[in-house]
Amino acid sequence: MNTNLISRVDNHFEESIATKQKSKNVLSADLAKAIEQMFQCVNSGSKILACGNGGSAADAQHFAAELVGRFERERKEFGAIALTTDSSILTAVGNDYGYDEIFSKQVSALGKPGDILLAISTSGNSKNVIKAIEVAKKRGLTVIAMTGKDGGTMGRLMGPEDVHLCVPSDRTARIQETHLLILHCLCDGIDYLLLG
Ligand SMILES: O=C(CO)[C@@H](O)[C@H](O)[C@H](O)[C@H](O)COP(=O)(O)O
Ligand SMILES: [Zn+2]
Repeated sequence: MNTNLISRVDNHFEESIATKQKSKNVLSADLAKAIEQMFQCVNSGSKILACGNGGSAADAQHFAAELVGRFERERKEFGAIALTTDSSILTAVGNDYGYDEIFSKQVSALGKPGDILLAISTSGNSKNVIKAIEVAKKRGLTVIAMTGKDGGTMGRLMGPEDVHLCVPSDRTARIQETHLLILHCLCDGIDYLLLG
């Protein structure tokens, strides 16, 4: 048995549990606000656009799948689009305008007042996500931002109508793990407001 490996694994579990405990203490109230905003948005026929890079791109897709399909209970379909999935759009916009515009162009094309942009970045500093937020604000979308560390530039762009869920950790993996928990809280809260 490799005890070094076992102790590394144990450390990951312990750190992850501690990050989630800390997050519960600081994020619950803002999460409830985000749930209410998202429910109001999708239940009135508007939609959520979600974006992020790498692991956060996977999170954006995971969340959209649970809104369009289902989370734990049967319910009507809700509108959500991950802006990370259309390889033709991503390569055309990336090639012609630059990688920083791959999400903002889609927000310009698809975003309408009443929609929500779910912007996911562990550092809060990914330029393409920041540009998406800037365009979303110009077009009258509300922004729900999921970040970590010090919230980065994204944190500084948030207005009073927006919700900033900043995971209290400096480690990308821990932030991502907590982001997934946050996404499931959002799905559960939306289902609860609809179904009780
Ligand atoms: O999943 C991981 C690391 O755990 C990576 O794929 C990570 O998401 C990528 O490096 C991203 O580009 C990081 O961007 P961000 O979270 O700072 O916006
Ligand atoms: Zn990862």
